[in-house]
Amino acid sequence: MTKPYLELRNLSKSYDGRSRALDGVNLTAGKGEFITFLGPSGSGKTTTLMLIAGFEGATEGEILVDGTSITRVPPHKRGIGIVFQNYALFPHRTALQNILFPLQMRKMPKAQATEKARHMLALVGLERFADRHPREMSGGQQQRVALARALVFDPALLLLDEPLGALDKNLRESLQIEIKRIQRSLGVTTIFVTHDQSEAMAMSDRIVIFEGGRIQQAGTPLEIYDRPVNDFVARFVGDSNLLPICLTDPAAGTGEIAGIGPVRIPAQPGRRAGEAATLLLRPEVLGLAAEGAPNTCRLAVETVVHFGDSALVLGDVGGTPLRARLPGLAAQGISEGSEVALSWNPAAGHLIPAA
Ligand SMILES: Nc1ncnc2c1ncn2[C@@H]1O[C@H](COP(=O)(O)OP(=O)(O)OP(=O)(O)O)[C@@H](O)[C@H]1O
Repeated sequence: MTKPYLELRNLSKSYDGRSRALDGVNLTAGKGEFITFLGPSGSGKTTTLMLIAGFEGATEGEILVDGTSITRVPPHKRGIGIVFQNYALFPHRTALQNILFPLQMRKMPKAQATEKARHMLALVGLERFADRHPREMSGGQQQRVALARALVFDPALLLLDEPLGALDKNLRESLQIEIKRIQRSLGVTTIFVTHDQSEAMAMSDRIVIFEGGRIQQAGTPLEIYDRPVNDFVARFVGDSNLLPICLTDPAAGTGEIAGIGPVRIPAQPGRRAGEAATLLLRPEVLGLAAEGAPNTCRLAVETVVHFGDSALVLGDVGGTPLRARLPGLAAQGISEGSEVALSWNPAAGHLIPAA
């Protein structure tokens, strides 16, 4: 990664002086990066955002932007643009006046401010809505105005806290693309908080997974999906089969799974024979077994759920529950109560060390 632009150093927060809502968070973001905080409710995502914004003080640790500590700088002097889930526009100001507000606070000359605000309005696709009040606009339009207002003063950082949470699915998806386009074109370093993993996968350069006030993993969407560092991340992002495995010859890439038998896995040169671990198999890496394929098992099918383009086949292999996502056509002939042979490519299994 390039030189860090945003740095969180050992950041902790306790609201009550006893328990820690945030516990030793370290993170760096490069200039222009789009980073998403993803995690269950109460895991510390918003707390981290509030500390960066300066609305809450850190109990311990430092926050740096471009090499300078902002930990003790008041929020209005941090130069950070923020968009929350509830639009928080000024109801008695028009769209243009809302966007002008941060520039008026900064005492920018009127003509220059108006030109800048109009430019932002165009960037979010609302030129024709300049004179509308928030109540005369849809939720999606209001969020565009909020985004324009957060960006108009060229902020050092853009913080987005579930900005699409209140919108319906279609609007959400089109705004995801829109926000990403605007963020890229301005090159503004962005932190985005969401509960929605597909949103995180679609938008982020990197995803940071929070749990219990700590960062469990930070990585690109594919790293997080393909190579989760622990069971929590594997379960939280995407659908998963997590199978207990005993390594027989780690360097050669062999192991044994109860109910399935000997299997091949990616070579694990650093591990010992006899070591216990967990093998992650995403449901879509399982397919109908070809004759003589390695890593074959017989699934006693309990349930088949058809989605059209694909189907989820749920069942049991020698007492171990297993779920496979098969292409719709391949799943057509599979009936509940039957047995089906499945296999997976050894390279598609990902080994997670036992906790
Ligand atoms: N103002 C506050 N006073 C006391 N405790 C708080 C406050 N804000 C958050 N907490 C606690 O801190 C922990 C982390 O909360 P936080 O809001 O950061 O989580 P989150 O991951 O953003 O959750 P959500 O997705 O529900 O917004 C929780 O246990 C929460 O109850």
